Amino acid sequence: MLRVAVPNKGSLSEAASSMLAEAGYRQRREGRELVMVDPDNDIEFFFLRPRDIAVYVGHGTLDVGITGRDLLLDAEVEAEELLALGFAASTFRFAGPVGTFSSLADLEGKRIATSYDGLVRRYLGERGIAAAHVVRLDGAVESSVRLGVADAIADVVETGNTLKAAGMEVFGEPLLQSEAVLIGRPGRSLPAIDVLIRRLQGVLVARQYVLMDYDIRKDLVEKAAALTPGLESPTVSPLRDSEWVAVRSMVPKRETNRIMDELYDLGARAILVSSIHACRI
Ligand SMILES: Nc1ncnc2c1ncn2[C@@H]1O[C@H](COP(=O)(O)OP(=O)(O)OP(=O)(O)O)[C@@H](O)[C@H]1O
Ligand SMILES: O=P(O)(O)OC[C@H]1O[C@H](OP(=O)(O)OP(=O)(O)O)[C@H](O)[C@@H]1O
Ligand SMILES: [Mg+2]
Repeated sequence: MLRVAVPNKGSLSEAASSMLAEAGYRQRREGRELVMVDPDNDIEFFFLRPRDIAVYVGHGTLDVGITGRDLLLDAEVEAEELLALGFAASTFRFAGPVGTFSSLADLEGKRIATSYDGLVRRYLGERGIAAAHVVRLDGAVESSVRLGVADAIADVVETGNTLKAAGMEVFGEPLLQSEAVLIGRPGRSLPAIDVLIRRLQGVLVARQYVLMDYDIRKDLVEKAAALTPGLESPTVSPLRDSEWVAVRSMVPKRETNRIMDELYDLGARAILVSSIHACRI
């Protein structure tokens, strides 16, 4: 039975469970269970803190898990990213009181509060900032400067609202771009892991693409196909009117309206868009 770790609380929890449910796996309902068996898929789900998930997977106790890329890197364990899952996107950044810091070098000799001390120490070490002092806190690190335990912070930034409310601003380059990821042990391959990855990839594609159908005059089909190249090649079917053909193609969801406008201008008609419920690419 494949053993899979799923976030039990926090920013990743709901989105991770709904992605697994969309991929056809059974997920807990009221959110209290610690373990849940999905007998149809021969999988056991363990609901754990996202920070601990890298530890369990790195240890080999659990086969794969969903966590944040930032948490994986912070944990410094023997686990690697198998698939980026496209939700819980954030950046990880240094920040300080408005007007006090402008570059990484300004951190020399300063105290930096963070919940991600492994990640921050390594980042500073690799860039030769040797005299900074990392203060490990559990959360709400934005308050640490005002309360006098640090001079700057390193934290997850999503909208930037928390920083703004604390009178802080980011400086330097982002340490990393994070999102939810599926992680596993390096070199460990199991057929059930491949199935899980394919199913999750199917959900990603179904979320990111739509199906577009349209009719176009035969002589314009090459130009139209250039606008809708699809993943491999668009399907072109004959119509009863031999001057026209029907085209079907997958199109990135966020470009739907731009492509429809351009197709219409080209002469395409009866442009229909439908969502993809599930797929295997
Ligand atoms: N606005 C956000 N705040 C915190 N974490 C976020 C946010 N957006 C995405 N994430 C990601 O969620 C993961 C952190 O989840 P975790 O459950 O540990 O913390 P949390 O959502 O802050 O919950 P808690 O309330 O327990 O601190 C990280 O990978 C982080 O990048
Ligand atoms: O850029 P924003 O959209 O404001 O989001 C980022 C903030 O959200 C998280 O805090 P959380 O609410 O999880 O509290 P915590 O710091 O105690 O974990 C994170 O640690 C930042 O503080
Ligand atoms: Mg938090």
